[in-house]
Amino acid sequence: MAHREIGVAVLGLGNVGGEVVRILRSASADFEARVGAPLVLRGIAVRSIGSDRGVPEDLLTTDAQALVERDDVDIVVEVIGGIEPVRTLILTALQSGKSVVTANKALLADYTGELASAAKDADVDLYFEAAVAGAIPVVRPLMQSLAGDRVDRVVGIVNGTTNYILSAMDATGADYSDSLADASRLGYAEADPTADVEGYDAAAKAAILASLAFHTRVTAADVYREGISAITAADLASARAVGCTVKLLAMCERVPGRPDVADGEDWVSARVYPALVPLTHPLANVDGAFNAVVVEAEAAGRLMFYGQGAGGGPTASSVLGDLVSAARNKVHGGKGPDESTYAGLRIGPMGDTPTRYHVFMEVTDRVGVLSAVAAEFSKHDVSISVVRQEDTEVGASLVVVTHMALESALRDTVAALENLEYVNAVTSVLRMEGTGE
Ligand SMILES: NC(=O)C1=CN([C@@H]2O[C@H](COP(=O)(O)OP(=O)(O)OC[C@H]3O[C@@H](n4cnc5c(N)ncnc54)[C@H](O)[C@@H]3O)[C@@H](O)[C@H]2O)C=CC1
Ligand SMILES: N[C@@H](CC=O)C(=O)O
Ligand code: NA
Repeated sequence: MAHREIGVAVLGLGNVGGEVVRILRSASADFEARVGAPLVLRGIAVRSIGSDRGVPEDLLTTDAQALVERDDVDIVVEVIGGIEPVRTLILTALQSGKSVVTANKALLADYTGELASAAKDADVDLYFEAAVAGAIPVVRPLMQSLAGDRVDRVVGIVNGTTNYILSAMDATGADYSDSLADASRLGYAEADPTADVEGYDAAAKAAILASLAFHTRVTAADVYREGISAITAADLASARAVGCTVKLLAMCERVPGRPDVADGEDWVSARVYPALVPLTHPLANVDGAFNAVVVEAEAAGRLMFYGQGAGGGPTASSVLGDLVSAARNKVHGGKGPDESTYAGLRIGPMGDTPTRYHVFMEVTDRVGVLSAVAAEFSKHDVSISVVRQEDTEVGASLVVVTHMALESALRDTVAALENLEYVNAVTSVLRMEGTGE
């Protein structure tokens, strides 16, 4: 028996919305066959109607609120971005019984609780596969495929823009600003690319990943964050010299509780920063706007998800996958999983997180400088793994790579190094990941 039409509203007709609408309109027969009912585009909310957007003008409206409230809209696809008016539009949709598909990680990182509970109350779907790592299916695997396992770690390259910039700087010596401009032109960057280069976008994604992985509400404010705007060609060269490259990593870990500390329970560490990654590590070879997410789970072991993390087409693929799921539920009954936060693990501070440091210093080339530097590391209980010294025109550059130590101990060590007589400057401090030591 033919089912009624499923009405779809799309909010936003930019990089992602443009591709969503193009594919939806060009493959309508396939969508109908996959869903079991026709998906009918009721309208597209845009900021202004004017330039030729390649869609019939009667589909366009500047009144997103009215579109969302239409009785013949069953599913709202939000690809505008940002917090307001989008949060209100999504809440309106959910509260009036419409399912929502969104790519908006900035919104989800702070408001998943509110949105998910509105979806639950109205017995409708809130899907957001596109919000993390573009085309790569990672939200659904964490929420559903791994729901029977215990996830211990999620580490990934989850921002296409910064990965594009770092790859270009490393491979060809490309300029930082030129590479950022290219990433914007190619549709990878956020409307304000500060979100990309300062790590806010990756932190929002880390919050979403950590929430799903550990059944715990994690928001953007819980994620320690550093961006890539201070990374220089010298950092990349120095990384190469120790067999590494630099990647902006999002790391979400279940850290085992220590019986002698606090409540002794496992806790969550969620963090984003540029880190040295050994060239032999699979994440080192993820280049351009590609993303990859490595998940470690108790029974499954290590899984790696890889693909295009940004761009209109790849992101539209995830949005449309969610749209089909939401539409199937409307047609056949059923509902996607609700938010799961039952574990409620504590989110720990960065200072308690074990990491490794790569410290780059300009020193005066004198007898005793090396032993003075080594003594500071040892005083703070930080063990050294590699030391590399090179003469420069004005003295020497010294690179020290540590073994694993508490972040707080590493910070104290660097502060002490800065006060040493023969250390002229600590020019960069990067963490090192992916070695397991
Ligand atoms: N571009 C990408 O690679 C990815 C983007 N996303 C997310 O998808 C969303 C959209 O991203 P893009 O398409 O790249 O952004 P975009 O900036 O290209 O498109 C957003 C569109 O929304 C329009 N808009 C703004 N306010 C509006 C309003 N009140 N009513 C109607 N339209 C309005 C803008 O004019 C613009 O055309 C964002 O949440 C972004 O974070 C997620 C994954 C990847
Ligand atoms: N700006 C984001 C877009 C996808 O989420 C990125 O560069 O990854
Ligand atoms: Na995804």
